[in-house]
Amino acid sequence: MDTLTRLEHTIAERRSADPGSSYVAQLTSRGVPVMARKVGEEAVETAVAALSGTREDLVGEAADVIFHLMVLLAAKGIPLREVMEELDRREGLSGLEEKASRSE
Ligand SMILES: N=c1c2ncn([C@@H]3O[C@H](COP(=O)(O)OP(=O)(O)OP(=O)(O)O)[C@@H](O)[C@H]3O)c2ncn1[C@@H]1O[C@H](COP(=O)(O)O)[C@@H](O)[C@H]1O
Repeated sequence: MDTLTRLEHTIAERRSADPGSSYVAQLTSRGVPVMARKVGEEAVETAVAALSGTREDLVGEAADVIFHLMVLLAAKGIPLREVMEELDRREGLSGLEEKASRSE
């Protein structure tokens, strides 16, 4: 099982845990608006790290944004698979665009 799939399973399990001992449960109890705000904050921190932080800062912030995005997707009932399928679809589209431009 890959890292993101494992994390998705952990998040699904921890959503119903005690908010006193689980950050995922705490976010779940605070609701989608807080999760959405966290995704926004972590995305901004990722951008700042890319512009003026160290490589280590950027890796840490990128992990934070992915984690908080996955908590938000879980709360909205969207499986990671659906996002991957959208990325796969775009990969297919970009292949078609490349092929079209090569044949011009
Ligand atoms: N990947 C993470 C992860 N990344 C960051 N964090 C927590 O996210 C919080 C973010 O800190 P911030 O400084 O941004 O937020 P804050 O200001 O402390 O709090 P807010 O009021 O803004 O929420 C910290 O408490 C981190 O511990 C995470 N907490 C959990 N996970 C994963 O989720 C799993 C389940 O965690 P629990 O639900 O805690 O069991 C863990 O095993 C990990 O794999």
